[in-house]
Amino acid sequence: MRRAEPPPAAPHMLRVEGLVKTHRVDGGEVRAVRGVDLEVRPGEFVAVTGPSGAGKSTLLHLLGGLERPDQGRIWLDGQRVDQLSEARWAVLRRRGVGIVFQFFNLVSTLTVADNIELPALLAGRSPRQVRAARQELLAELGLTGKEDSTPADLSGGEQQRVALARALVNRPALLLADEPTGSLDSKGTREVLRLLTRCHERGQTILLVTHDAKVASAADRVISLFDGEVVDDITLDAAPYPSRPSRAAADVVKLQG
Ligand SMILES: Nc1ncnc2c1ncn2[C@@H]1O[C@H](COP(=O)(O)OP(=O)(O)OP(=O)(O)O)[C@@H](O)[C@H]1O
Repeated sequence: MRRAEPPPAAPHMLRVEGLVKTHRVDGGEVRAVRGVDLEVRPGEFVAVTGPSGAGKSTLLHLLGGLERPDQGRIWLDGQRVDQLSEARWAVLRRRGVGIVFQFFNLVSTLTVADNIELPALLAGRSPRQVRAARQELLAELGLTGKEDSTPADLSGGEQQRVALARALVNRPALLLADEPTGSLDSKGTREVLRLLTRCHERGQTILLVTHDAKVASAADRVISLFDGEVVDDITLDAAPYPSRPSRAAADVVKLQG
C-alpha cells in the first residue's frame, strides 16, 4: 500500500521557532525575546508594534543576523541561518536581505551617493545600473540633489531616507526596517510609505518595526510584542500575498540561487 505523500511545506520567506535572547547587563540580565514563533510568507508586509522595551529591535537584529539567539531557530527562504558565520551573513545581507537600523549607520565619510551605491557595488553590479537605481530611489524619496552631501549635512529625516535607499538598492527579497519613519515629518512618512507599498507590489517581503499606527495600517499584518512575546497577530487584508505581484517582481533579488 502506498503511503500518502506528506503535504508540501508552506512556503515561508521567514520562519522562526522558539526564539530566545537575553541581554547581559551590569549585574543582571534582560530577557528581551522570550520564545517567539513566527512565519512570514513571501511578499507579506508585516508591521511589528509594541511598547518601548518589548523586544522589537532585538527581534529584528536576530532576524538580520546582527545578534545571535540564545535559543531557537531561524530560516530565511528555507535556509537555516541562526548559526551562520558573520561572513555568510554578510553575503546574505548584500544579496537578499536589506536592513534599516534605528540609528541609520551611514558611513559618515562617504557622500549620500556613495553610501547608497556601496552595497550594490559590493554585490558586483555594474556602476551604470547602480547609478540608475540610486537616482530612482533618491527621486522616490524626495532626495534628488543631495547626492554629494555627506550624512552630517543632512537632517535626521534625510539620513533616515538615505538609509532606506541603501537598504533597497539591491532590491532585496526581504526588507527588515527598524522604525523607518521614526524621524520623518508627514511628507517624508508619505514618501516612505509610497516606496514601501511599491516594494510590496513588486513582491518584496517587508517586516518593519513601527510605533506609527498609520504606517502599521499600510501592512497586511500587524504583530504586537509585549515583554518579548508575541501577544497579537492580526491580518488586516485577507488578500493572498502578494496581492497582485507586478511584472517587476522578476527583478527582486532572490535569497536562494
Ligand atoms: N545591547 C543590549 N544590551 C543590554 N540590554 C539591551 C540591549 N538591547 C536591548 N536591551 C534591553 O532589552 C529590552 C528590549 O529592548 P529592545 O530595544 O529590543 O526593545 P524595543 O521594543 O525595540 O524598544 P524601543 O521601542 O524603545 O526601541 C529592553 O529592556 C532593553 O533595555
